Amino acid sequence: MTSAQHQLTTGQRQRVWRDWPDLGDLCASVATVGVFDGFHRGHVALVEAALAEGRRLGLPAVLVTFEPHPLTVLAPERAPLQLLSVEDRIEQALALGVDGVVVLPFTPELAAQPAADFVEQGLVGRLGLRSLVVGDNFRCGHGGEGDVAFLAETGRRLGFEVSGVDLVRLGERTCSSTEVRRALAAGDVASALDVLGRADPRIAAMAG
Ligand SMILES: Cc1cc2nc3c(=O)[nH]c(=O)nc-3n(C[C@H](O)[C@H](O)[C@H](O)COP(=O)(O)O)c2cc1C
Ligand SMILES: Nc1ncnc2c1ncn2[C@@H]1O[C@H](COP(=O)(O)OP(=O)(O)OP(=O)(O)O)[C@@H](O)[C@H]1O
Repeated sequence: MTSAQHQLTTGQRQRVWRDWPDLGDLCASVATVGVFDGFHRGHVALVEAALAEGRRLGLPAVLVTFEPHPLTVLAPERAPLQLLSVEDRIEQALALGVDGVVVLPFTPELAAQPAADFVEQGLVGRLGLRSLVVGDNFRCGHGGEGDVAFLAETGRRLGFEVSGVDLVRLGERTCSSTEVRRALAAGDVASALDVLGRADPRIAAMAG
């Protein structure tokens, strides 16, 4: 289903911002943050948790993502195989029912921003953050200083809740974009699609 079709079927207006929303666009929200490459089972569960939190609080649920992948800026030699384009990631998020997607250009300036500023100026200042839903391994901010404990402390100071969601596992494996890439590189399409949780022919075609 395309995002336009999704809007027609839900009758709701979903928005996509290509940078922080303007002041006043969003007064209050629930947010989830990350790259979401592949939109694997763990990502889907996380977005569903954010949607449930949005319903609980009666607030829009917004997915914040980055383009390009942070590593292409921070360590280009370690930049990973991209499983989904940003347009496909937006499409997946809208199809799951998020109210908005914020695509932040990942620049050296953003990479240098301390976690406290990213949260205070961005998430709180521009999104009116009331509740943040991330995986329990999430980190943001310069040097990755903004882990779940840091975010929870910041939330107590600035007035938002933080949920560090248990990571979805598949047997011994934790679902991750890295795990999908590892299976593809090993030529194990079935395993890659298992972690992904859906049959995506374009990703299957990336197998080595
Ligand atoms: C403001 C900001 C600054 C960041 N600075 C760094 C950094 O200096 N080094 C780093 O490895 N990652 C940095 N990151 C990337 C994060 O560690 C992380 O990859 C990103 O928030 C996406 O989350 P995810 O990898 O869980 O999807 C930064 C992220 C943000 C939002
Ligand atoms: N298995 C999982 N279950 C639930 N949430 C997850 C899972 N894996 C990642 N997340 C969360 O999804 C968001 C996006 O994470 P990210 O894009 O870094 O995923 P990833 O699969 O861990 O990627 P990579 O393997 O490239 O580091 C973050 O909030 C992260 O904590």
